[in-house]
Amino acid sequence: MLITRRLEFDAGHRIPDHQSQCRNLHGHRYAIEITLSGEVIQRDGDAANGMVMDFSDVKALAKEHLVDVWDHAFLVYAGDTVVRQFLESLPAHKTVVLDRPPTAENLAQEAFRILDQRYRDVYGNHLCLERVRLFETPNCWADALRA
Ligand SMILES: Nc1nc2c(c(=O)[nH]1)N=C([C@H](O)[C@H](O)COP(=O)(O)OP(=O)(O)OP(=O)(O)O)CN2
Ligand SMILES: [Zn+2]
Repeated sequence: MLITRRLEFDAGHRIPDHQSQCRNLHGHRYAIEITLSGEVIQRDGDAANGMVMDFSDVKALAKEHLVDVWDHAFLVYAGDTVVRQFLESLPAHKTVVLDRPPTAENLAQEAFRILDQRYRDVYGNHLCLERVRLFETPNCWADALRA
């Protein structure tokens, strides 16, 4: 069985090597869809009975470890020295430094890496992160899949 939870957040970025608009500092209303696989828990009296994982628990983990970290942050490539130094000059600015340019592809991969460690099979139902879909705009997204 597959279940998916969607969350949204706002963040700024730029793609420094891009030859068009995306090299400018700008922001997106990102959306992330987290897809988990697992067996449906069959345990009468358990709060998770009939579920792969409670959607609210999926959300809570994603918020704690990813969404609240990236929300209203500027996502900057470590190699984008001029912007990184500018951001560092702003007192208490919320900045997330990434080891790759913040494209939808790289953000999806990074989100997968972060979240994969967080969805643990506590019910013995083989819970597993299968896919992170990261929407940069409603029309553009990238999928990071379990290899
Ligand atoms: N493969 C990728 N291509 C592009 C990425 C990316 O992450 N991966 N990112 C960008 C830009 O960041 C940009 O913000 C998206 O721009 P655009 O293609 O213009 O998307 P819009 O939805 O704003 O386009 P419309 O003109 O509204 O259709 C570029 N490419
Ligand atoms: Zn963009």
